[in-house]
Amino acid sequence: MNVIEETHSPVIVGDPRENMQSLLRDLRARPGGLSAEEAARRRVQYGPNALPTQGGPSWIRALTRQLVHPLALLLWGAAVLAGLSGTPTLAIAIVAVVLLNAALAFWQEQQAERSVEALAAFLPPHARVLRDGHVVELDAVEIVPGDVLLVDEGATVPADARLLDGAVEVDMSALTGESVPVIRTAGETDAVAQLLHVPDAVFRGTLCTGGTGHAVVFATGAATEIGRIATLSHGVERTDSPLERQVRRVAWLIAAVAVGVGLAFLPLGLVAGLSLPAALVFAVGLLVANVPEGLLPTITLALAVGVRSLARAGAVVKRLSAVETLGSTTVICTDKTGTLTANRMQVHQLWTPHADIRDAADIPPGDGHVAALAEALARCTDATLDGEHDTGDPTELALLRFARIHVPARGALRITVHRFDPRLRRMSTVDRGTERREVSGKGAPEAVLPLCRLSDAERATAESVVAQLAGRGLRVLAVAHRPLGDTVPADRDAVERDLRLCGLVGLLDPPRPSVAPAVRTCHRAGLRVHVVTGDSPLTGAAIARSVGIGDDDSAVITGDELAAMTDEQLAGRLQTDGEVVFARSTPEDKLRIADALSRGGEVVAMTGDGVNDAPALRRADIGIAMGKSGTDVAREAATMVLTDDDFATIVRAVEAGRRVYDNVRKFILYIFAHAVPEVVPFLLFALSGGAIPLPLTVLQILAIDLGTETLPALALGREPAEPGLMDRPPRRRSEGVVTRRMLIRAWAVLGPVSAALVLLAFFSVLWRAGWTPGADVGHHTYLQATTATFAGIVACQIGTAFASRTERVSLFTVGLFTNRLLLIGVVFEVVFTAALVYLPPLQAVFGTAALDGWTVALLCTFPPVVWGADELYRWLVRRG
Ligand SMILES: Nc1ncnc2c1ncn2[C@@H]1O[C@H](COP(=O)(O)OP(=O)(O)OP(=O)(O)O)[C@@H](O)[C@H]1O
Repeated sequence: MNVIEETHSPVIVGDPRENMQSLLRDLRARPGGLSAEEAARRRVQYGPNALPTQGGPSWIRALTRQLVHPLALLLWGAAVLAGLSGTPTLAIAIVAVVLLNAALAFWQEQQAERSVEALAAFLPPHARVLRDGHVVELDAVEIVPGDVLLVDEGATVPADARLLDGAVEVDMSALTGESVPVIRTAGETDAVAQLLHVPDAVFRGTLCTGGTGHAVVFATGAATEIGRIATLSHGVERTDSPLERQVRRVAWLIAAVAVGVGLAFLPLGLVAGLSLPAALVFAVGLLVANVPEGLLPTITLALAVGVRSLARAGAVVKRLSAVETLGSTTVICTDKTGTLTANRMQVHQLWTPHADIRDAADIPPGDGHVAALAEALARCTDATLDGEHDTGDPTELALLRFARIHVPARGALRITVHRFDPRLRRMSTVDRGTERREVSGKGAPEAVLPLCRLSDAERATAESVVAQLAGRGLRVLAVAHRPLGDTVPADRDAVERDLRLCGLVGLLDPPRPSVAPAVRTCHRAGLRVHVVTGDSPLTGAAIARSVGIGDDDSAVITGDELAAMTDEQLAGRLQTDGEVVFARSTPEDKLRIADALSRGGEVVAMTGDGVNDAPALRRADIGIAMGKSGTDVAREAATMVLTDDDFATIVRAVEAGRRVYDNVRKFILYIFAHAVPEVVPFLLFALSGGAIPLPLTVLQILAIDLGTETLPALALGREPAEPGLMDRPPRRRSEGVVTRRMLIRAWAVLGPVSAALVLLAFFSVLWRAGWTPGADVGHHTYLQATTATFAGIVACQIGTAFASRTERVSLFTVGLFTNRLLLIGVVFEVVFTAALVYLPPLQAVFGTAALDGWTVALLCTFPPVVWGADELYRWLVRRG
């Protein structure tokens, strides 16, 4: 929903409930619509048709939330403990940790919110209105009071309006909360009813689920009913994703371990000879160092960054959690037209009873056999050709363009229309011709041929032509007509009978060039692709095969066959049949297919564009609607909207989902790995009973936690995709974010190697000063030794950050310098550490001393050693 911050006081012109004539007079409107100049003038007067933003100092609340969430409270407790044990510096440092983390988390969440909010810009709501007598499609923000809207099945109503003609069924749930659709009919007024119940009124934000009509706008923007209650009910949902819930659990687990380690250190420290306050200080220090307070916001941000990059790639998701679900997708059920194909429908071949199949391009204008067919096509349509403003369904537009070549355009003489029904697969109109009334019909051959008067031989010929055309991947429509007497039957069946077949039309809609490579990627990535189409089995299969979905032996299941199957049979076929083309299927079939796949444990992405597709889109794990050709109803029900309608975008979204999930794992690994080199020195001190001096001070731990952890972790969230990402099978739904392999890497490879190196740095300083176990250490030597430990941990974490960049492959395959943010993070880390080590004021606070050249040279070897050890481990895993 478009939200613009401009202040115009809400105005309603006249009484919206008054009779139509008075309303039109008050609005200075005509059923033919406003002129462009008048609309521009009103746009200035009334302002944009946009809802007010929900203002308010919500950031104060958001920031406070960061300061009082459970992990922060734990740290506050630790600060109090530190204060009580007589170390105010530590208490202040912990408070600094809490504040800094809160600020960072706040910033990350704001970024996340903003990127989700910005998605609205990718899906500007459109509306069709009459301007200067023409139908124009414009951004809904441009609508002004007095405009005449076209309210159509599948669309969101963009402003409050009263129907001038027609009747529509609207889902008012956005406004009233009631999901039962209501009927609104032109000409029915009620001057005393509540505005919401006026029988010809439609309202902004509601969905038209059926029918069509024109309506005159009486309120826009903040003056609309929805504007007045200011519920942005179609806003983006912000619920915790399974990943976030999992990570929250992990964070708690680590926090519990941190508290445990802290508590365990108390007796150990005492045994080693520390005083109680000193032992308490260390226990608190360990706890603070290991509480992963930054983990959750970092993950939220990683998901949000994923959402943003998806939107740029043409896939707008409505929930952060969709990103991770996408990553585990196992099956894609796709439409054919517009998604696999380019939706550039064109009449390609043609058959009439008096001639063979011909290429449409070869038929000269004025060909006698084609005239009747073209006439029927020109009448039986909802599309309009109007230069730049062509409107209508691509199939109909293609048919109409063809018809125009062969018959001249005439004024509308329509009497009734039986609209295209995807279940009946046909449509018909009754028009007043030059001499008499006529029925014109068109639709799928199976739907139309039985309504035609044909001999058995004629029927057989027609059916064989249909098979030939469909086998070439063409969408085939039968076109028929019949003259009608003076009375026009109201009943559809009575109109659509005894037809004369004018001919068969084969429409070509070439596959998008991007689809075949995308299907190959799906196959490599272990994803199956089913096609669910309303088109015929032959056409559906021909198109599917041409892009590499299934092969000549693959199953094609028609709607009728599906109807005859039990749920178990369907599930069985889906398991055994590989990639299936579901042809002549209805939206209800989609729902059954989604259900059967879900029950089989698949994670299903399903596309849809019509009103009736909404239930299936809701049921699928990822419902995908088309941004260009889809209806608002489908977009509303979907989790993801494709701005370019392209199948390849779905595959890119799956890839992005996998990448984001991988990246989350990368920084969890990074954060897990740092605990070992921080804890081992303490254990050594305690276990040696104090014979080995304490290698690290509490403030130094905090400096690592604060100074070195955050930026590289953030940077890992932006890691580009690892090669081979789409060469492995989908992640199992049951697989947690923390895996055994990850723990092995953190605690058995990266952690221990780092711990050993860090101790090497510590002891090397001591030994070079002539220290032996149990002996006293000079003050300066001790400061230098602990500084070496501190800088050693930082150096090892640099190595860990680079190692964490890839999960399987060697870092060389992605390139050492391909994550710029990480390089910046590392530079920051090094500068920060150097400042602590070499700047006298900071030395005084953190108990550090300048390191000599020898130690610095030793530390420089740590990052490559840690990373090298992990490279070796990964190589062994790849080989094994
Ligand atoms: N406007 C129309 N008028 C009459 N018949 C139509 C019209 N559009 C489509 N048909 C017929 O109905 C069949 C089903 O069309 P529908 O639009 O429901 O298919 P779909 O599910 O959108 O197909 P796809 O999977 O290719 O997108 C078509 O194969 C065609 O024969």
